[in-house]
Amino acid sequence: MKQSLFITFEGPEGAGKTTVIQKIAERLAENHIDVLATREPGGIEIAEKIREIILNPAHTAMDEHTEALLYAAARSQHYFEKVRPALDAGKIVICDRFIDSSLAYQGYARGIGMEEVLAINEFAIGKKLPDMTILFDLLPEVGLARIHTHHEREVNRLDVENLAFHQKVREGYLQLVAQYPERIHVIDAAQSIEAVVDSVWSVLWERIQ
Ligand SMILES: Nc1ncnc2c1ncn2[C@@H]1O[C@H](COP(=O)(O)OP(=O)(O)OP(=O)(O)O)[C@@H](O)[C@H]1O
Ligand SMILES: Cc1cn([C@H]2C[C@H](O)[C@@H](COP(=O)(O)O)O2)c(=O)[nH]c1=O
Repeated sequence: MKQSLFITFEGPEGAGKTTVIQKIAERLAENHIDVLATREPGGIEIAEKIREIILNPAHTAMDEHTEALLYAAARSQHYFEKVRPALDAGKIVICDRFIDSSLAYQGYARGIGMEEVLAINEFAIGKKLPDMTILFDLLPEVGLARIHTHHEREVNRLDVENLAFHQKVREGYLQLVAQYPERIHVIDAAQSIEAVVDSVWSVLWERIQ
């Protein structure tokens, strides 16, 4: 039987998650490992539509509870439509963001409360946490500078929050590391892309073998 594994990548804006996931997925495939790379919010049609609503910079009136509920709704559909079936088929699933994003951004940085956000996510997907989480740790100003310098993706409604908000996101993530030390592995995302890929690979490969 193939070994399924649910791995999530977390971190602030511009930390390098998308870039590194692509390279890690290629390395896994080269090693004949059945891998599915996906993202949140999104990954399937319904969740991509919810993503457009949440991240549209014109939606300045969005209440933080609405925001938290929309992320949870997108997560529920994506998890049951795409992630769970791939895990049941024995694949390794790598997801760009998952529940820890909601806990850090909505629970901690928006101030709704991590317990409250956990509760709505348990309603959405049950008590499901990833098998392993890689946290790309980086000063928010460095990540924000990266996304403003390179223009491959549009700046979204969360990107334009002030620096204090992004600093709180980082604090929220670091609280989660203290809470889940077995699950969350911290990687220094200020290194070169190649060094980050190697660091992630060594943590991941140890777990897979
Ligand atoms: N280690 C790195 N050093 C310098 N630049 C990097 C590094 N990693 C990624 N970048 C660049 O920073 C930008 C953002 O990277 P990427 O989209 O992978 O980050 P991300 O974590 O997925 O961001 P977001 O969550 O905000 O979408 C890209 O232009 C990418 O080439
Ligand atoms: C899943 C999730 C995401 N967010 C935020 C984090 C980012 O600002 C955007 C997603 O953009 P990316 O370019 O795909 O990283 O959404 C959040 O606040 N809460 C969540 O649960």
